[in-house]
Amino acid sequence: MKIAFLGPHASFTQLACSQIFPENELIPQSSILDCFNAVINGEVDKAVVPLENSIEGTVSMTLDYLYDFAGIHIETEVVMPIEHHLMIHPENENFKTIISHPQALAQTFHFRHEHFKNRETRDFNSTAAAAKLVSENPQEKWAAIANSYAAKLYGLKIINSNIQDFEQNHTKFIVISKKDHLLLLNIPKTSEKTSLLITLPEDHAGGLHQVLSVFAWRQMNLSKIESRTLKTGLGNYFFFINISNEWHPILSENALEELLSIGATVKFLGHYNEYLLES
Ligand SMILES: O=C(O)C(=O)C[C@]1(C(=O)O)C=C[C@@H](O)C=C1
Repeated sequence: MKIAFLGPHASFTQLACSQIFPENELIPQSSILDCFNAVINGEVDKAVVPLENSIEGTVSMTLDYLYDFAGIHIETEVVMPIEHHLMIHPENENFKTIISHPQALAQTFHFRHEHFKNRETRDFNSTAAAAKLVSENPQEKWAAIANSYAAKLYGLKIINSNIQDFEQNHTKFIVISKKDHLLLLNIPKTSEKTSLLITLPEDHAGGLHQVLSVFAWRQMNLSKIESRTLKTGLGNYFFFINISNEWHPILSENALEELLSIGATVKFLGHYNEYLLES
């Protein structure tokens, strides 16, 4: 089986991916979009992408592509602790620019503001891609924010450790594929959930209330609801909803039917387990 992940090697996504799929062929991609495309085009069987961080919130690109790509399902979700370090090329200790993935830069904002306020920052495709870039360009005055495995793999020197702004820093990653398949890992699950993407019926007072009541009176427990712009004009949104109950086929089928009958559109992303991984 071939598994795509947001690479290159030593990205956080790879650390999660290699714990989920220790025996499979892991194929690095340079963006989250490439991970989705690799699944849709059949180049790989599944892909692992980040979905949400406990400090910075949702990875918007992943949410957008879950909506945009027809036929994508979530097979499982894993949560992994995230520790960021500031690293430089050992032969060039001066740095003017800090490079990393936007999520990592955001998760370390207060650290950077306190210690390196005047250094400019540059967004890059992943933390590991930033570390690789610094390692390949010793002549540049660059530092990267990435994990300790990236520092080791790309020969960089860590100058500040554990620079995330909050001690508790976790990122959720999902396994996506074209199959509505439940992927079970060999460790105890932490929870079970169902994910849906919903657009409301035509704009009218109480539209969202009507949709939420479909779940409320069936005692389906919503653990997350997030709105995201549809990009068709200001004020137009889709909703990402997680239901935390166990899966009751009849109750759930009825709920989906009722949502359709009130004019909502519903995309079922999957019913799956959540697991906690090591860092
Ligand atoms: O840049 C990486 O190493 C990634 O795997 C991406 C990513 C993310 O998009 O959230 C994953 C975990 C951390 O939250 C920071 C960056």
